[in-house]
Amino acid sequence: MPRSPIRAPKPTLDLSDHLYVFRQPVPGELASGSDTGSELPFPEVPPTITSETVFGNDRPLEIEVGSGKGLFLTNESERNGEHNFLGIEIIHKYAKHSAARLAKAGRSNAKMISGNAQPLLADRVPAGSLEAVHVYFPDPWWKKRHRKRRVVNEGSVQSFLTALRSGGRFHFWTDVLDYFEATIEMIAEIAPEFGVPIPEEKSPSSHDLDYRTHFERRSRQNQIPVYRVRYEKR
Ligand SMILES: C[S@@+](CC[C@H](N)C(=O)[O-])C[C@H]1O[C@@H](n2cnc3c(N)ncnc32)[C@H](O)[C@@H]1O
Repeated sequence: MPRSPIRAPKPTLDLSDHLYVFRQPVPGELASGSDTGSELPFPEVPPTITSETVFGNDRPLEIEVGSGKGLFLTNESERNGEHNFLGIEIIHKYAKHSAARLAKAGRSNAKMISGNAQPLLADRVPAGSLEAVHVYFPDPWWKKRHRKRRVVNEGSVQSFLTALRSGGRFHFWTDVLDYFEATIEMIAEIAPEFGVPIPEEKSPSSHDLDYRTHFERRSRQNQIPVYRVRYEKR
């Protein structure tokens, strides 16, 4: 199913408090739309990513990998004002769209990074520092030879595990059964510290944007089954 087009935010909207860029070359196919062109005013990602360096306080930090249009961050940062939320999105126009959503909603506890989440989580997030990692509806990369591009893979699972505090959560939802089963199997094998997957329930939705993410909304509205789990680091 193709993604619906998104509107670019008004150039007058100030995103400088809500958008960082991570200037690192990304693989060709993922990079479409990631050119930041002449938009140099956005700050660079700090060398170390913590609540202190990004938000200037010490509240628990939750990171979402692949935020798309930013529905999760917008809703969750309102529901849980005591935590900080940082979204990382590799396609620049989506990162900007999500940052615009957060700026318009006046969120001070949620920001975006435009860039590749994998090196950021592996290299810039201190061990044992995160409250949660969220990955919702990652790109499936159906072809076998492309599977190594999946954002939930052996390397990223190790990074999530290292970055999470003890008791910290990793949420993984997808509508691709093969991705779901392969991930559950892989985690059991390489990351026993995550224990067993804990099933998560869908929430009743009371209005059109009352879903965990846009892709959850799309799947539910099209009666496509969704597989939802959470892990808690031991
Ligand atoms: C299928 S979309 C799902 C978006 C959103 N999570 C949702 O559920 O509506 C997957 C998103 O992950 C992003 N993505 C893929 N690889 C990424 C990476 N290495 N770092 C950050 N974002 C990535 C894609 O650009 C895309 O926006």
